[in-house]
Amino acid sequence: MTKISKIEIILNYHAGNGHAKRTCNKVTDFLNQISLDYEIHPTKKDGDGVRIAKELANKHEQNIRIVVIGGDGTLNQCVNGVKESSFPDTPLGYIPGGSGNDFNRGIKLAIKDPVILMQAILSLEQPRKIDVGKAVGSNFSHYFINNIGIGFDASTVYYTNHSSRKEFLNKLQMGTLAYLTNLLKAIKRQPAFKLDVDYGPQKKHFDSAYIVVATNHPYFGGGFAIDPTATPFNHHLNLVVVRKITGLTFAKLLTKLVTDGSHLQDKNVWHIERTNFTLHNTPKQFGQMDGEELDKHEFDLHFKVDQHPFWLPVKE
Ligand SMILES: Nc1ncnc2c1ncn2[C@@H]1O[C@H](COP(=O)(O)OP(=O)(O)OP(=O)(O)O)[C@@H](O)[C@H]1O
Repeated sequence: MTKISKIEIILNYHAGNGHAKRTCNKVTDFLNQISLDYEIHPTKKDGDGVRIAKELANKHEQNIRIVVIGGDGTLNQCVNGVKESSFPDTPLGYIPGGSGNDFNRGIKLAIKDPVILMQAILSLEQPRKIDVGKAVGSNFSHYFINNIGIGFDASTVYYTNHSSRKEFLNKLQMGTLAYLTNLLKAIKRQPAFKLDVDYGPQKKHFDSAYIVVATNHPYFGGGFAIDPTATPFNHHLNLVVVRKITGLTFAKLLTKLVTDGSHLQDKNVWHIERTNFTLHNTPKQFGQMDGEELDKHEFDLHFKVDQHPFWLPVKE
């Protein structure tokens, strides 16, 4: 059995409006009880997750485990930091503490209690490889754990992050509601746009794309299953494109999405599952990556599936 001498905790105190901090306190109380050495590396500003994870991976210390406590955005940064390091296959442990936590939903992480999860992380002999996506364009090269969206869902992320109600609703543990209320704003403001998809020998053009999500697993926006058929264990990414629809047609589609996932069969929805594909939209649209804003761009991105080892007790 591997002797673990220290836990390096990368913590985003701000994630989940204090949820990550409370989660970390429970974990460190437990580590104190079992007299296991640990160090907390707090993220102090945006981008710190990348820097800290890269530094820790570059130390290449044996017998330590790096454990991220935060939300999807923090885990995204840490995966990117490790991938940028000299040891890109350094495994990461993860204890969710965000508001949306779509990654742990997507990998079907059954353990909710942070202390039991920490115990499981300590008892694993081998890390588990889980799919992650990679998107590359000019001046853009990032791994993502959940999804990259262009258009409607990205505008929803933008309006949610800039909404004064987000913090209030997060405090009430109602992050999903914060997202939902901003859907209405996005419905009013998001225009249709042109999209070209290149997938192997085939190409597809959309004159009026509205929702475009390249996804590693079913969920976005704190639990909405945009593609219930996606799984982070099949070495594929899924792509969902919804054409611009309005009024009752949109409401019906949304109802199908939140109830039984039958929206995928709707004539306004197109989806594929591939190891790689390319997306180009025009004109500029909002983008989101793992719930973080990417601002407005004419994206020209090549997507491919990759994998990363995680200290997580998950099965396919
Ligand atoms: N000390 C800090 N102060 C302010 N922002 C920070 C700090 N540390 C990290 N951040 C930023 O906080 C943002 C949100 O983090 P994260 O996504 O982990 O939490 P969340 O939004 O609550 O959870 P989720 O994505 O699961 O809904 C990230 O963009 C990250 O860069």
